[in-house]
Amino acid sequence: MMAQYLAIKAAYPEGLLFYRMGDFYEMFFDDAHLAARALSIHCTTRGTHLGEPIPMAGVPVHAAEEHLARLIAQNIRVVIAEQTEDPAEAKKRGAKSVVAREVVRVVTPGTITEERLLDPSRAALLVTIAGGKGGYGIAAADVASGRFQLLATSEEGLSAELARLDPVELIAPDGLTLPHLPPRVTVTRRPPSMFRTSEASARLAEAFGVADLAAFGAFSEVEAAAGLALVLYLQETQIESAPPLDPPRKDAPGDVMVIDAATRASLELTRASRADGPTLLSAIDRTVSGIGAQRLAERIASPSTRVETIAARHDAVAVFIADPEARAGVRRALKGVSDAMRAVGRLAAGRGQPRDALAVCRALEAAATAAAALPAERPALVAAMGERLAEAPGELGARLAATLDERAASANATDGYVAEGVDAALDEARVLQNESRRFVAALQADYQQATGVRALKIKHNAVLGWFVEVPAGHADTLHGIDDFSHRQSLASAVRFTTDTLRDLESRILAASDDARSREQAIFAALVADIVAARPWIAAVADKMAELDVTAALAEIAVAARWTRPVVEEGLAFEVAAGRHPVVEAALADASRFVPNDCDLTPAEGDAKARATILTGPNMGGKSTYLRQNALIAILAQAGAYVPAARARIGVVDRLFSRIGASDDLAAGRSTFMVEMVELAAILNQAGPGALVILDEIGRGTATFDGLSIAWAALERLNEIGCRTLFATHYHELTALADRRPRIANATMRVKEWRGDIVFLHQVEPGAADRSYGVQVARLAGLPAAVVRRARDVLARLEESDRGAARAALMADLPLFAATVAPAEPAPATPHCASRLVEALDGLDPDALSPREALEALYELKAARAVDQGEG
Ligand SMILES: Nc1ncnc2c1ncn2[C@@H]1O[C@H](COP(=O)(O)OP(=O)(O)OP(=O)(O)O)[C@@H](O)[C@H]1O
Repeated sequence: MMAQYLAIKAAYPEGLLFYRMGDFYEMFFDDAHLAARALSIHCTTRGTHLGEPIPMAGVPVHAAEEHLARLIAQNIRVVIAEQTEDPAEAKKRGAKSVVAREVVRVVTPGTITEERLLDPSRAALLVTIAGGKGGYGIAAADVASGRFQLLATSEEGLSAELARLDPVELIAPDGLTLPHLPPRVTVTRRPPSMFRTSEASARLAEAFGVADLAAFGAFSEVEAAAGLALVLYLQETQIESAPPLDPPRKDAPGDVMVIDAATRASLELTRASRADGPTLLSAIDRTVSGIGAQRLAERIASPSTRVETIAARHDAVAVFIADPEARAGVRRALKGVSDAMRAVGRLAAGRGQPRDALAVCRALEAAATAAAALPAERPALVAAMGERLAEAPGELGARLAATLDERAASANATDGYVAEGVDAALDEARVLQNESRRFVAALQADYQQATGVRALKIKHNAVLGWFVEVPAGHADTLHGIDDFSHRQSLASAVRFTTDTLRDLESRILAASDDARSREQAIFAALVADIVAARPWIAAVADKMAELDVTAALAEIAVAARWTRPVVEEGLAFEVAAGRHPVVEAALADASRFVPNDCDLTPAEGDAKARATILTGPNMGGKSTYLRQNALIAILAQAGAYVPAARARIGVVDRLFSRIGASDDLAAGRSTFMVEMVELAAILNQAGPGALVILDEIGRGTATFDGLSIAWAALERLNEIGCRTLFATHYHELTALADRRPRIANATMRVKEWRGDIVFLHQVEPGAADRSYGVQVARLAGLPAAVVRRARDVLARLEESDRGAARAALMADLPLFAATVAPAEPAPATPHCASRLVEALDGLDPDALSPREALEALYELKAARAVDQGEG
């Protein structure tokens, strides 16, 4: 057996091997230790290997799912080896022969299909990447439900796409450098040969049974390669029983707002920075089903950039706001509806249970109920939902409802799940089962009478089957009767059997075997029908998800007093009395939130949008204001209403937001370095259609360095002409507003009252002259002596401040555009710098520590300065 175990382990070295032994999955050697730690189970030993005891741990098969869930949560993949023959068969080959076993499945985070292991309100995407520097292909599949999409992206877009998809498992070629990913993503490496582009398209077409992949859309080579790699990985891990995938769908990149990873993180769109913190999604989610919640998460993660799509979604929300009865009816119908496509996936993969078929049935019924509850007024999207949903429950739904009994709802139902009246032979077998049971009762009474033993009972257990039991004291009476033959003596009772009982037993067994196999045949036929109807069920489920989201957005719009935004082409950005949806929801009394306006729309006759520099005290509400405007843009383009009295927004094609800075020491980058890398990305990528939100850029270094960087960055953004909000504590920056027509100053109002400050959270035109940092520090509970001392120091500094002189100097700076042409020409090859570059070329970048790299960079800068005669 150990030889077999080791052979399987050698074939599947990655992951924990669940080796089936009877009613247990057992783990040996290192796996046993790993399992014991990961599952808090006991590790013992069993037998010896090369003279050493073999460590062993085990989990019962019936509790396997629960253990799988815990292992998957710890990013541990599990290889499942099952017994593939009856142990009796193996015995026939000889007393010592080993039962045949085979790996039937490898369970990984991106390939699970079990209801209990999946979060109902999140897609669990498996993502593969192919290609390289020239461009990447990405394939993404929600394996449980079979949704499958392909897309292409550039090298710089890779990180943003991965952040948008937010996969649970990523398959990448060995050696490919990946962007920074959150630790919750499991990264699996495979040899580059699995991602080859040659013939990928033809092989992928073959996997989907078409002659040409073009049947599903126009895909590039790298997209096909990523798609094929995903299919191959599924084959590798799911062996024979891979759940079906939809044909690949092209995800058009131009249709969604580009939001990079850092922006998503700083705005906490769908993931909070604190484990239990609120997100935009959690604050606004009023969906009533898992599929609706998944769809809303997608909408928030990928806001549209198509004006017509957005308007159609707003139209749909509008009718549900206007018709509260329809809204309530639809929500009642969809409440708690199961994820039909995941159920279909399990059924198709041969892992389904009667409850999955029942889930499909209930979902189809819910679709029909929802269709009936739709409002009378139907704009295009609602009409499309209505048409599709009205096809449900359809012939399939009716058949499922007529065939399945309520008992199918229980987990692991093995019998009794087919309703009465469906199949005559099944009903007959059940009658026989029932009659036989009644017959047992009658026989017991007969035997009691014939023997005179009132305590005589007819009982059943798994070992003996049916038997007659009498208290030990009465055993002799029965020994005397011919018909009763002895089976077993216990301390207090003696057990017998009779010919009549044996005969009865075989009839009961035959009847229940018969009933069970009839039920299985009926279930198999249902499964085949469901799988055949998969595309139709997918279309119905899609509309249900859409409907749930639409009604939910109407619900939150009413509850939180949101209004319909106007989303149009162009660069407008006009928000009247905007609010922050998450901060407002967190306030005990939502009316305490102070609404604020924002206007970045280009001035009359100007082609470029405007920027606002926001100054004001700490805790004044600057970050809240910046974020709320970004969130309003996201909500509007996701098709939602917005927390504002009015909003008019020209489509935002890219959103950048940097709020504060965090370090990434693990990747060898200090706080300031991270901030600068991110600022570089913004300045290089932002175009006129972008919305840029910058909060305290440059604060992580010496004041003058930070101020200079902030100044230059703001000038650059103003040249690009993108809509910009810039919060800062560098009051000198406000001088820019006087010199640039497209820059305005705004400040957060505060009142000073007996040496304390009162935050009014109100944005008003103008610039703040101070930050009230010391007052805020006092409010935070800094020791009084330290506060007093800080006041002294501040007073001294302010006395000697040459702030006014500095501002005058800065006002004298030549304009940015005049000093630096937008496309900066490369400096003439500097002699000294080029020598240094040559020297750097000889270094192995992989062996370089981040510190050494930074030092080398500074050397390079210095050398260039020498070349340019500056040093
Ligand atoms: N418009 C508002 N109405 C009511 N409360 C607000 C509003 N804006 C902000 N607040 C409250 O003030 C707190 C501080 O706001 P915020 O973090 O935006 O200040 P800040 O000016 O960015 O501070 P710092 O400069 O210290 O980073 C928030 O947590 C929130 O509770």
